[in-house]
Amino acid sequence: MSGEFSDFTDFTDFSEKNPIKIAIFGVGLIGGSLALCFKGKPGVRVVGHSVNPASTEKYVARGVVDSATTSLEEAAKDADFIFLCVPVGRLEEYVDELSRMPLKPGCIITDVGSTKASVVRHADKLSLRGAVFIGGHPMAGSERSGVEAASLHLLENAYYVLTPTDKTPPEYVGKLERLLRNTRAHIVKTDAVQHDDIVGAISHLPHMIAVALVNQIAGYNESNDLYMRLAAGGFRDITRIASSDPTIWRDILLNNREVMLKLVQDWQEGMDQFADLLRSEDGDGIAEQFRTAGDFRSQLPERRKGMITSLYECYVNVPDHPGIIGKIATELGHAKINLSNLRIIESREDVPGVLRLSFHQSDDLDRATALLKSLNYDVHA
Ligand SMILES: NC(=O)c1ccc[n+]([C@@H]2O[C@H](COP(=O)([O-])OP(=O)(O)OC[C@H]3O[C@@H](n4cnc5c(N)ncnc54)[C@H](O)[C@@H]3O)[C@@H](O)[C@H]2O)c1
Ligand SMILES: O=C(O)C(=O)C[C@]1(C(=O)O)C=C[C@@H](O)C=C1
Repeated sequence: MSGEFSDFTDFTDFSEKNPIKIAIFGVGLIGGSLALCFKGKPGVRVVGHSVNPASTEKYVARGVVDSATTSLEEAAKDADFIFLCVPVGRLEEYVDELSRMPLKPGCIITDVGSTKASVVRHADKLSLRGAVFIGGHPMAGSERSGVEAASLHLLENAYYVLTPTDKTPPEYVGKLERLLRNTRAHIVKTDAVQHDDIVGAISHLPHMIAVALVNQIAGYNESNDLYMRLAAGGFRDITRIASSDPTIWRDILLNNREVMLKLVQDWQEGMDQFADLLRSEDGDGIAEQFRTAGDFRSQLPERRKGMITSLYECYVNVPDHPGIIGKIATELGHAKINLSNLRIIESREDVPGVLRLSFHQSDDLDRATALLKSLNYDVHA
């Protein structure tokens, strides 16, 4: 994505003397992960919103937000920042509702939706009465969903796209960027339409392909379950995202349907080309396809130099007990699981320590996760 990159060293724009309220609508995987990045910072109050009272209780019980409410007005009242973290299909109605409320002057409304053009266009047409809308999309996630899957580290070192328009006052963009430093993500700014073209290709198309592939194999498996039993690394690697949330992805694909239809056509042409190579027994042509793909893939940026270098990692919340790290390392050693690195991410008196375990092999990560879960450790990817 050709955009403008920013790097920061300073993390805060607020303090006890300059308190702020952050409202998060939809405290699921992404909303919950954002909430965890902000909660507990000096002068910050994080309020969660859900239409469902049981969900609001869960958000507070899990310690993801300071308080939670089912009232849209109460959550939005006096908020300095509002994050809309609901499915893409609901974003516009939330913006509509907010446009009818008395918001704090200078309030920044942003969203995390996986598509940007429609919500940005919609917000642009409304009068937000002193508030400003800035489209956003963190390029990190998981096939898991719900607040249970939220993690303080989800966005760390990921790219976080912002899509301000010509009309967005730059000082508001700067304010949002400064807040987002708390996620440790790297901001990239681009136009909303370009965002949808590119993210359609690198995120939405792979999800469609993974789902179609799994369903194709599931069809064969109906008459012979050896398909499922023999499915190993290759199938698992390319299909993890097929387990993503159906509602979230229904909304994304429908919202970006024009872009997707063109991409599906290109994909089919690519498959037809492969079929031609097979029909003509063109071994060189097939090998060339692999060479070209391998060359491009080897140039993909890792999740930024510095913090994350290993490909397979998990995080373990550990109580601050002496010897606990040695105990975990010993358990992995006994199970012959090769650990490439172990690092304490955070250790303060008021929060449990977080251990980051890195592995060179995905299989080691899977086995370590299963082992530590069976030993009742709180492990997340
Ligand atoms: N999953 C990912 O990898 C990922 C990554 C980046 C951005 N996003 C975007 O983030 C947003 C949230 O996705 P998520 O993965 O956190 O999903 P999630 O299911 O974990 O969370 C969605 C939240 O929205 C609430 N919600 C669901 N349906 C709702 C409705 N009809 N009305 C009001 N609230 C509703 C849920 O209670 C939940 O709190 C989506 O717009 C998605 O496109 C997802
Ligand atoms: O890693 C995953 O599981 C994801 O699906 C994350 C992913 C992606 O496709 O990269 C999915 C949707 C988002 O909008 C952004 C990121």
